[in-house]
Amino acid sequence: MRASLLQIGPDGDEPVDSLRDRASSLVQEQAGADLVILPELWTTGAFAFERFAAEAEPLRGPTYELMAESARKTGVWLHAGSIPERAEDGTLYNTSLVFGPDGELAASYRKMHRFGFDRGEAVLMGAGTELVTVALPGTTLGLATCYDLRFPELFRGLVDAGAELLVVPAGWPERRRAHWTLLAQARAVENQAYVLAVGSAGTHAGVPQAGHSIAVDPWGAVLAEAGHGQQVLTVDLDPARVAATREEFPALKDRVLGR
Ligand SMILES: NC(=O)CCC(=O)C(=O)O
Repeated sequence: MRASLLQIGPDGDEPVDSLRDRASSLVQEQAGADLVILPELWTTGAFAFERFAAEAEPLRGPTYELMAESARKTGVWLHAGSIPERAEDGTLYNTSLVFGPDGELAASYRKMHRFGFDRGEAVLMGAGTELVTVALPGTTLGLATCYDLRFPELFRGLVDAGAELLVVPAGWPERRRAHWTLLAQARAVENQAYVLAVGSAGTHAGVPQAGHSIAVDPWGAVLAEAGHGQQVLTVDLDPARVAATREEFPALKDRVLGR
């Protein structure tokens, strides 16, 4: 299974339409991949709080439409990163969209853990409440977003729901890059699952982004890691390695709590 991690981000004051076109072109360059993944809040930047309300869109808004078409034209599973979603009651959510190769929406996930403590996303957006997995041919994705990476119980819940490939679009800052890499590996090791964590490029609202998208195998080995700028990270995965790792080293069966 081939995955392409598209590490992009807003470039200065780049208009959203231009960003969407850039993302769509990059997706369409990935023909031949099975799964393509974009970062968190790539139409605004994860730290551009003042843009969330201005750029918020309904679930089936312009980003949805273009990404659905991009998935269909390219014939790939597309995790289109997340958008600032405005729900019907006016609440904003940080919502990930996953499309099948037919362009149909396969799943959406509203980020559960909002970042910022008493400011930013934590006060501007609502919290998701649902664990979301997506069945692909040969594997099951578990969805999480950025700050969620710090909450192992979410990932264990996804694994209990059948996830074997944990996908984490993010807008993680450079300042805490060491945590990003460490946590991506930790989530892979403890869950004996693949982790594909896709960071953003650039500087958003004055916050330099870590980039460093990373693919980790179920043993915790780093298969590929990006640098800082816009980059496509392509990686080949063997979904059968998840079951093989869990069989060879059956630590998940030794759980005492939570089963
Ligand atoms: N967008 C985010 O969720 C940022 C998370 C972050 O900066 C951190 O966990 O550190």
